[in-house]
Amino acid sequence: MNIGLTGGIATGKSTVSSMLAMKGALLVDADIIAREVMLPGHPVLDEVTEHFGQDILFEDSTLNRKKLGEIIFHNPEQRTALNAITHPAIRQEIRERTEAYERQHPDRLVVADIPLLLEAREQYPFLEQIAVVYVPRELQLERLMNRDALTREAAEARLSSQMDIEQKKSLADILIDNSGSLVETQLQVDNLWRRMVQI
Ligand SMILES: CC(C)(COP(=O)(O)OP(=O)(O)OC[C@H]1O[C@@H](n2cnc3c(N)ncnc32)[C@H](O)[C@@H]1O)[C@@H](O)C(=O)NCCC(=O)NCCS
Ligand SMILES: Nc1ncnc2c1ncn2[C@@H]1O[C@H](COP(=O)(O)OP(=O)(O)OP(=O)(O)O)[C@@H](O)[C@H]1O
Repeated sequence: MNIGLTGGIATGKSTVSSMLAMKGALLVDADIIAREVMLPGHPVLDEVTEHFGQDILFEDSTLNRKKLGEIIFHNPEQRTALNAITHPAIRQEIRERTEAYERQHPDRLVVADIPLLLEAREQYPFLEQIAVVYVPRELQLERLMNRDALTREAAEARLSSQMDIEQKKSLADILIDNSGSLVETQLQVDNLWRRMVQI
């Protein structure tokens, strides 16, 4: 039993997945996997460096995330190139971890937190239902600017790199509105848990 959990950048996916984990869900986190494939020595990072040049690395061979982010959040072609290199490996790992958890724990809910899930839904046929964590765009921008200390321009660039949050909302099987207080979000998570796990 699984769900794919998505939303836009800073709409509250991590907040909601932590609440689900507290209830007993098993988590697969695409952002963590995305960081693993960018560690020194990983063939994905080698390929990324081949495409973008050694300038995106620090002297100790680790990735300068800020530098690569500045390139890809301002240039759709370079973003597509990065996605083409990184996404197949990330997706494969998400699938393997989700299926392994389901095999090992058939009675538990597995939650795969994937920011760009709806940008490529057809690549995730193994996910049974899609939950979208939603906040309106203006609140999304505000939370992103506050959390990451970004200028409005930098935050806008990140939002524009993803499918619009209203469109994601319209594609949801399960909608979690995170625009209210954390208590209100927790209540929705409690309801979702009851429906999914039928306790
Ligand atoms: C460009 C990178 C180095 C910037 O790193 P940084 O530490 O600034 O951001 P972080 O990794 O924490 O990502 C923050 C959020 O940005 C968004 N984001 C990241 N990559 C992309 C992308 N290619 N397209 C659109 N949005 C993206 C996601 O919502 C993600 O949750 C990094 O995001 C990266 O390696 N991206 C490529 C892999 C990827 O697509 N990851 C996200 C989905 S699994
Ligand atoms: N209901 C809420 N009320 C106020 N602040 C919130 C609420 N939910 C989340 N936040 C804050 O909004 C920010 C974004 O939340 P979170 O980090 O969970 O988003 P995310 O979708 O996981 O982000 P990313 O796409 O970058 O992984 C955080 O600073 C978090 O503390």
